[in-house]
Amino acid sequence: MIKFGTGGFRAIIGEDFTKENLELIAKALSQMIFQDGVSDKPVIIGYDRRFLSDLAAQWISSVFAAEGITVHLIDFNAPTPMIMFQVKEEQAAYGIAVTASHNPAEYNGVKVFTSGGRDATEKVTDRIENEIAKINKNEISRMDFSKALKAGLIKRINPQNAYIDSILSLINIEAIKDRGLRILLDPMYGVSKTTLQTILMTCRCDVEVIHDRHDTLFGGRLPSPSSDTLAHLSQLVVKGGYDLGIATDGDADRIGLIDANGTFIHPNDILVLLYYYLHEFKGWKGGVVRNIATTHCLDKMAEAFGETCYEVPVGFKHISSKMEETDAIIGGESSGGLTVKGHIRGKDGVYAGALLTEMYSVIGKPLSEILNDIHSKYGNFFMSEADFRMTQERKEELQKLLFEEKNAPDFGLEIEKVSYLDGFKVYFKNGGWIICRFSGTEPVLRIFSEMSTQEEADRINKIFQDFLHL
Ligand SMILES: O=P(O)(O)OC[C@H]1O[C@H](O)[C@H](O)[C@@H](O)[C@@H]1O
Repeated sequence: MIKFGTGGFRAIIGEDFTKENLELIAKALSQMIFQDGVSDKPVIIGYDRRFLSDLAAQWISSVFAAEGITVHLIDFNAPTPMIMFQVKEEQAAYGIAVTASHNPAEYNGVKVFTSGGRDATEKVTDRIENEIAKINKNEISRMDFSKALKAGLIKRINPQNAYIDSILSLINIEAIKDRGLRILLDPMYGVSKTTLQTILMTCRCDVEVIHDRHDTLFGGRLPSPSSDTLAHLSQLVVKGGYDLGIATDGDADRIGLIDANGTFIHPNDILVLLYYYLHEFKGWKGGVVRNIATTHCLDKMAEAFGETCYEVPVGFKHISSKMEETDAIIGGESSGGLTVKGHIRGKDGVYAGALLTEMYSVIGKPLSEILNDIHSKYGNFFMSEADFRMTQERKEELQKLLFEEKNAPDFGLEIEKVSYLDGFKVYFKNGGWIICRFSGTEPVLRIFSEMSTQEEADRINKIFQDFLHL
């Protein structure tokens, strides 16, 4: 079955990630391209380092070519944000990345991008699903890949330099050059090495790289930056006396950060740091967009700056839409994705890594000290995060309990409001909150809570877990 979730279509290789399903997606998108009257524009296609990604990009390209639609293929493993960048550059109507982002190694998938270089909205992915339902798979034609190359219907392109230069043009290179930083980069066996290393070296940083060989099993770990998966990076940063450790997830749209003392800087804090830096140091004016499961410290900061913090459901497509609508200067999620005004509308771990390096160089203090300054001004926010893997039957049971019968635990705190925008979220009068929602990318239930102390955040989280017998 082809179902687009929070971040594209993801499936287990051989189960639903099959040649047949990829061809269906390509055919559906071709139909939409003709319906929209944009068949004169190329479709941008790229892929990551996962098992079968390169081949899958060829299968998809062959279907477009058979329809007479030109494909511009980035024929080497590329960061997802580079593919989005190219969609923006060529004013293409659609782009595709073959990737399952940070999912386990047995997954692969497809992300679809639309004009301006952003994740397709639900409206677009619903439309793809509807088109798929109308297709007779026996009628899908494909053009031989090498013939399509010769015919010019598939053209290999290399936007790497343009992408790198575009990021460099947005960064204060001189400020970084002065600091002579030593940075340890961890692409998590993914795709950021060439771009991020080149950018940082252009800024005269001394860059060493770990976990950069092609390993479709991602070294046996999830290619998703977290304090667990970055434990090795953290140890090496301390041991080697580096200024920063920077990681990106499997397709380099998410960022992970390690301070010089080995501390894992949570994505919530990365957003807080960058909003503070952009607003207070670079003098940018404007609001911030966060998803429903991201720190409310951003709300407090925005309020103090005389700006607005906007809340959207989980999924970067919602962040992009809200940023377009409000002209906010930064948008991001507690899962590690962010983007900044003036760049692509999708999340970009490579750009985020470069901007954080600039921030660190300009402010000139250890990240934990900057965070202490921020928290002493805007208050303390501690998050407790719990994920629970579950079967489809259990999920349906809990969905019924939470969203149909609308049952909820008693937290013993005064409630300001509740929301069913994405899952079930309770906002407490004391400024804390808790959300319980099903992931749109993995078979898990997520419970996130945020309070002014870690103990309180954990306690509230535990109440919800006990209520659901988890
Ligand atoms: O919590 P989930 O639904 O699994 O989503 C977690 C993350 O998955 C993907 O990376 C999406 O692109 C993000 O926008 C989302 O925050």
